[in-house]
Amino acid sequence: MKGDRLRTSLNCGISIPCIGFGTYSNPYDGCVTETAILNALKVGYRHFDTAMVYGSEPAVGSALKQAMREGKVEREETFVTSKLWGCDFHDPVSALKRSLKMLHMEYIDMYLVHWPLKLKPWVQSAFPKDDEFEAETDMEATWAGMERCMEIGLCRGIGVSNFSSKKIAELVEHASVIPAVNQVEMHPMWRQKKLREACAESNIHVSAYTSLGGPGNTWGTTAVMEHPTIRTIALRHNVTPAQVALQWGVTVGASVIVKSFNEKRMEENFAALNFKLEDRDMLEIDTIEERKVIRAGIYVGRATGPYKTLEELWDNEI
Ligand SMILES: NC(=O)C1=CN([C@@H]2O[C@H](COP(=O)(O)OP(=O)(O)OC[C@H]3O[C@@H](n4cnc5c(N)ncnc54)[C@H](OP(=O)(O)O)[C@@H]3O)[C@@H](O)[C@H]2O)C=CC1
Ligand SMILES: O=C1CO[C@H](CO)[C@@H](O)[C@@H]1O
Repeated sequence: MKGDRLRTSLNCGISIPCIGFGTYSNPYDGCVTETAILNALKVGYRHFDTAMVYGSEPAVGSALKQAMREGKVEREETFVTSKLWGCDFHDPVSALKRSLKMLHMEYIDMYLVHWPLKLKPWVQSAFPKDDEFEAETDMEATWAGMERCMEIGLCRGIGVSNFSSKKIAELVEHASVIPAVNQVEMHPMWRQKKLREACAESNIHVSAYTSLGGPGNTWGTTAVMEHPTIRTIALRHNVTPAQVALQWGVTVGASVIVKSFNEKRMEENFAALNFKLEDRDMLEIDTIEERKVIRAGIYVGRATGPYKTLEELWDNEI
């Protein structure tokens, strides 16, 4: 079985594969997801991105268990990321223990705070209702729980997701363990320069999601893949626009999470690691107008929530 071509070291002493396989799909089908993960393993993916709220932890766990049973992969070669949903901010240790049960695993590689948003303890949905948000998020207490997860060996690293540079700075100020990863939307049309610089200062690795702009998703856009600059660069290198977008993320030092349950497209995406972009390509991409895809309007302006506007949620980094 092929291994990862490229991994990057994290501040917690482990390495993360530069390309990760996204497992969020809506509507969710466990069998389809499990088959996709088994195919992804054959293609060479070793990093699987899941979350309690995706419902895909059992599919990730079963597929990896099957592949390990068949001797196709070793647990040590794989990298599993899962995420703490806002309903469990009061007790990350119990939440991760439940995730590990779903995954049939003793530990995961990376556990992330999914959003900087605390929810009422019963809210398991990715789309909370108006009155299901807590007004305050005590991130200091939640982060202490994340640190405990790592201390007792439930995960090898901890990090965050959807954190602005301001929220990163606030967290770092009181953290005993600096987050290893900040997983955020990033692609050639949303380049996150400021956030990348802030994360680099604290030695925090940036992992990109929606790294193709989410074409085919109801909330996504084909604008990245159809952008004339991306298409020109793709033609120049005899690769596809998706491969340009993914290689751009890797070239700026991020890891890229990409979802495709289609065998041909998952191969195409994985092969993005096989070519290099030149300085000229990178400079051209830097001139593309920016456009954020995931605006997360579902989390703002809610009756009980802390953020009334998108600007407040992202601290003006939108
Ligand atoms: N931390 C967070 O808050 C978030 C994390 N994520 C993570 O990132 C992953 C990916 O995010 P997502 O928003 O889906 O964005 P992507 O940019 O990965 O887009 C996925 C969509 O693009 C299609 N696609 C994939 N490859 C290609 C290709 N080569 N050519 C054309 N179309 C393609 C897929 O369809 P098909 O399957 O048919 O190929 C799917 O519809 C998620 O699964 C999740 O793990 C995502 C959002 C938020
Ligand atoms: O990870 C995620 C996948 O998509 C969901 C729906 O937009 C998001 O809520 C979530 O952040």
